Amino acid sequence: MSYIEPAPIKDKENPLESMMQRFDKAVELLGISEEMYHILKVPRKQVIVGLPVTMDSGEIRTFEGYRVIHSTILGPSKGGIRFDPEVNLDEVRALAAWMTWKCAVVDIPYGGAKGGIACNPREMSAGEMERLMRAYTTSMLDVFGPDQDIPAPDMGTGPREMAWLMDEYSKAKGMTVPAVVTGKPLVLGGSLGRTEATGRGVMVSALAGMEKLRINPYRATAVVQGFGNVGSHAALLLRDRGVAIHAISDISGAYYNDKGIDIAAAVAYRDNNKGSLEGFTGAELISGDDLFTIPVDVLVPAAKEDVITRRNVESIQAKMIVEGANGPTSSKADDIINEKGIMVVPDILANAGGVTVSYFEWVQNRIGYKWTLERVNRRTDRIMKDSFDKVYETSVKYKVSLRIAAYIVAIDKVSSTYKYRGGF
Ligand SMILES: NC(=O)C1=CN([C@@H]2O[C@H](COP(=O)(O)OP(=O)(O)OC[C@H]3O[C@@H](n4cnc5c(N)ncnc54)[C@H](O)[C@@H]3O)[C@@H](O)[C@H]2O)C=CC1
Ligand SMILES: O=C(O)CCC(=O)C(=O)O
Repeated sequence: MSYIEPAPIKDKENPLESMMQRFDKAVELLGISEEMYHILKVPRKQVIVGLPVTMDSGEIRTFEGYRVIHSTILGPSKGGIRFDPEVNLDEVRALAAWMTWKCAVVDIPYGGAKGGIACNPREMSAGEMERLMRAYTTSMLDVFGPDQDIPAPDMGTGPREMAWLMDEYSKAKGMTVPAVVTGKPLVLGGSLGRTEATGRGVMVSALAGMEKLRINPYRATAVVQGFGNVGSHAALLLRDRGVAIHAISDISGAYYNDKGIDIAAAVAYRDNNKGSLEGFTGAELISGDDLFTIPVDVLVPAAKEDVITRRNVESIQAKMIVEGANGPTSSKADDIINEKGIMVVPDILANAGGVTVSYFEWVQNRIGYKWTLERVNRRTDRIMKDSFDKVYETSVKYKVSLRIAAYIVAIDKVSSTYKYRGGF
């Protein structure tokens, strides 16, 4: 028997602190009461479970899993499940709060949650992943529910894992419950457009930002860090709008081509290479750190949190950062970015396309009707563009960055909902 210790919280800029610093700034500008401050700060529920799983070798390993429900004031809580070796409670708490703010920014009727398991999916077989996901679901039967808490994919998970979750939950409840989870395969009630939705929202946000900076997409250049679900779809969709992608990266390294990378070829290569870009020949291999220093119009961090920090922020030469990942910029880098005049479209706005289409998936499951891709995309684009405009107007009104403006929009919505509901 062995026990997989969750990763210690490293001596790095903690995502929970980064989230709280932006929250505090926005709260100060909005002027909410101290009571409301604490209501919004403290998560509603935090669940930690031990998950013993039989590995293919016959060994039983115990993993630690988390689900944090930050808020349910706007509706059932919503948020993905992350499989990654670095998952820990502080990270999940930050990610859960970001979900609350994100759903409020795009005005969908959900609260925020997030889940995670400290494990390394790159070293696990499909069978081991399945047993782990089923064990996690069983432990969360009282937490999950279509009117309660609705998970979805995040780093290291996708439609396959969501199918196992739906099946395990449905078996336990004695009926098929598609609306308990989103990001499912299409045949199980998944929505058209969900797989590419987060990347699509990144593309819409990038174009809206470029318009403000008067950058012509057909002459624009970009680099994308992370070539999983979010990064690869953002790259494909930006390329479709005329943007030349000069570099991409994943955990294997970064790949640079100043003539523009053939993104479709990179996706095909990755899909035939166990999900990795390792050995991709359509570009020069550079270090992951060098990707941030390339002079381009748009930098899209789409891998994980705290990749733009005080350590590397000075060397960034992009005119705009569009945050596909959650929390890619530490709060300590914010001031330098603002001084450098770089526009940042923040995570809680830029990557909200995913949860928006998750909401559409849940709506379709509940009404028992499937929307066309055209309808899903049209509504997503509208919500993303309207949300960008609202955040932009708020940033002008309060004379703050788009990030602080997005927090102001979100906190204002959640706190006024509390005031109307009352009952403390
Ligand atoms: N999947 C979704 O719908 C949503 C995801 N997000 C966020 O977007 C980010 C990425 O999520 P997904 O694309 O779903 O994950 P994924 O697991 O599909 O892809 C992650 C990618 O990042 C790469 N990566 C990991 N560490 C890296 C490093 N140090 N340097 C360069 N690349 C690295 C991986 O190799 C992989 O290509 C996460 O922060 C997630 O929370 C946000 C909103 C929705
Ligand atoms: O699609 C969802 O419900 C949530 C996606 C997610 O985890 C995120 O936006 O960070």
